[in-house]
Amino acid sequence: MKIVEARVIVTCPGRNLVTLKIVTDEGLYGIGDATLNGRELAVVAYLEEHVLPALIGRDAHRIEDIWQYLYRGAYWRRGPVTMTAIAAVDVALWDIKAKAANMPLYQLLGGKSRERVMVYGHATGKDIEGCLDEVARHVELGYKAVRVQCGIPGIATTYGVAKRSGERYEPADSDLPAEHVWDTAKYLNYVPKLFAAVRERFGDDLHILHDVHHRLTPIEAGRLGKAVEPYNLFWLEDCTPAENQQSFRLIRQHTTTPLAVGEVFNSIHDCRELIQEQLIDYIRTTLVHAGGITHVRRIADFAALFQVRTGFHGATDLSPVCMGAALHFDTWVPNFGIQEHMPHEEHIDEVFPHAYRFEDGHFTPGDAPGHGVDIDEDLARQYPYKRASLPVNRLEDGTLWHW
Ligand SMILES: O=C(O)C(=O)C[C@H](O)[C@H](O)CO
Ligand SMILES: [Mg+2]
Repeated sequence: MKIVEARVIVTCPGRNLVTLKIVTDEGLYGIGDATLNGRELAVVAYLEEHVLPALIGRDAHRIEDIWQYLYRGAYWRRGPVTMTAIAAVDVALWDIKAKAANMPLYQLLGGKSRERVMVYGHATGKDIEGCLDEVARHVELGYKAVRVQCGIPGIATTYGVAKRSGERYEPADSDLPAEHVWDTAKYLNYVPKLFAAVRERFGDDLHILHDVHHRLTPIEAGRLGKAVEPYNLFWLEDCTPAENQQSFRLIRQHTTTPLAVGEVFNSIHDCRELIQEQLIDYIRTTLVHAGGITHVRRIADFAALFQVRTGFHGATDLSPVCMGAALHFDTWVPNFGIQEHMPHEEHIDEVFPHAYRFEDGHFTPGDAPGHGVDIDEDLARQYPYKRASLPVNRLEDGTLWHW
């Protein structure tokens, strides 16, 4: 089955999303997500100039060989742009293979390890009260797990908190990066009160998650993890930047709060020590940014050896194509932990009709052949690309900080 055409579709039905479509001489096609938030056109250029011309004429069934060709053959290995481009090709080819077999993708991966996939939703509020109302709304919708984030008194802006209650927050919310302000001391003094309030109102059964967005030093992360142990978090995410994987040893020495890391990783080498030394509990690296199913399967299998479970990234900047493929992966992967879920806007769902369904705090991927997500190209064309950037973060004295 030969690849006869490969094209990139950029659309902005509320936010920028990049999709790769690969067409074969048998009329089957597959699609893959190629969205790298705030750097979308870098991946488009990489695909159009360096990858797609080399795909034409290749056998669409040779997924592994094509993966190795794109990874080893580039000479310049790894990095988010390269690995997102490879992921788009890989997921589109798995979609084609599963369609050719007339099977839902999870069957090709090895079949179901579970009936449904638990997801966590996002509750955000300007303050603790506002956040609690949003947790209540999520519980009513059926969520069994909720990520909680709230504004911090004395800090004017907090990333990851919606502008109005009941709305989603948008990670890339301005043309050029907005400037946020950060104060670690204020955050550390306040945020444990949020978890105390959630436990007090919702009891012990609700799974609570929290994202620190890389803002603490390792010893501060240890302090936070220890302080929140009474509230039994499902996980504390990205508590410190993870380029230095060894820094997590220090955090582990101080707390038993489970740790999740990896949404910005793009390779097994980014998380090898974290996993091998059991410095984390959940690996968040997902299909679109880490070379697709072929590579993330290696990460998940490696993680399984050390009892590290998956907890894939699933913010709205990962398109429904990634969500659909991830849900098939989650249905199969033996060491599944949880899946992030931020609902896409209605216009996005219209552009990407999909087979996956939400019920009672869980998703099922559906039984359509392939990953079950399609793209309406005519509709996609009605929403042209619009530059949008993620914010930057500064301390009150102006120092540029992590986020
Ligand atoms: O969903 C999360 O956990 C995030 O941290 C969201 C990220 O900031 C967002 O996807 C960046 O593009
Ligand atoms: Mg995160």
